[in-house]
Amino acid sequence: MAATAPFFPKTSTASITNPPKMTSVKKLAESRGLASIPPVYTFPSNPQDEASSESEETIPTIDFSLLTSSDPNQRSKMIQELGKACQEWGFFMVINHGVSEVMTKEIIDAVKEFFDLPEEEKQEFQEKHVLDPIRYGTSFNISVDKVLCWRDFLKVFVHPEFHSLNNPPGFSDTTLAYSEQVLKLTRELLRGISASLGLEDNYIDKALNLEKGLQILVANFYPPCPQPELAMGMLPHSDHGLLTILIQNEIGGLQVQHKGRWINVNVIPNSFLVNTGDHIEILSNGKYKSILHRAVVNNRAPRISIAMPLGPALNAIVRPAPKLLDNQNNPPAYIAMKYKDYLEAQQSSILDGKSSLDRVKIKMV
Ligand SMILES: O=C(O)CCC(=O)C(=O)O
Ligand SMILES: [Fe+2]
Repeated sequence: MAATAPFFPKTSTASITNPPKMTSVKKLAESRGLASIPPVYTFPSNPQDEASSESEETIPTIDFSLLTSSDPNQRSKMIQELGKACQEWGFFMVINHGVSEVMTKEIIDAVKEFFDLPEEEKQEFQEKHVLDPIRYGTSFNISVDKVLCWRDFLKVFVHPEFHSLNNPPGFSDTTLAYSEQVLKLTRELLRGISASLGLEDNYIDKALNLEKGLQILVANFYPPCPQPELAMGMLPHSDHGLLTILIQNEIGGLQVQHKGRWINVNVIPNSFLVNTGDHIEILSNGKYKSILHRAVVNNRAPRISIAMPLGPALNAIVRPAPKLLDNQNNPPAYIAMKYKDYLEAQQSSILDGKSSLDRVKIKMV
């Protein structure tokens, strides 16, 4: 059987040299008397059509206190459940994670204060390259988006080097405290995932050099939208990293795809939502898939979500774990690639399902 490595295109520099000017959706939504959305935010077919409001299937829950329990039986039971959640869903809720409710509330408030700053103050971080450590913008990538998403964002690289903003006051301290706790939690979950794959507990941590892993604060702001049925907060996509940890204010809007259907996520209070990213799919050679998810908008209240993906170190080369491969029955299904190159290409492209991952898949001929 021969395998061909697909071509992974070089990033265009258009977004660096000549970025289009942005208008935040927050500003647009606050303009007086906005009764309908401009055509550039209107999707050709009703984007929310297929959502199923309730599912007879329940999203898995992982009890973090049991995963880290000193009782080996409890830990191995949770590792099994974690593996099952990764294989069947790619999405789960984490309870008893030890991060205080006060801290999650503080970070959501800090992010809200950032988006509430006057536009002139936020502009400093606008129109940046996708690998700049602090980036404020709207939609996903306005250099390439054909229809804009009803979403503003702030992305800050918080690890391995901690970057932050001086304004609003307290933003930096709150972000540092939260991201350190989430980093610990994510690395622990990845130990469990390594074990569930039959690898050493610290395999992922070591192979991908998570000591220098890239952790990003992705803050999303979705203002109320006068025609939510025509707009989209975030298009269906999978995340680039290994795992993403997500929290939100009291407003829902996240949907995940499960067995080909969109499922509204109803959050257990004080839990973290976790999804597997493209690099877990690559590392596990497709045993665990990255999950498609999207965000819908509403006409009632602003929604804030904070996603914190953790990926490999930027210069780490990711490939399927050799121990999981077998030339006859399980040959490598993805090419080896430097995380930085993957990230740059994914962030510079249109958000389109799992198209970035498809480009590193080996086509069997
Ligand atoms: O707002 C949400 O719930 C989803 C955010 C998300 O998928 C992302 O930031 O990658
Ligand atoms: Fe996402």
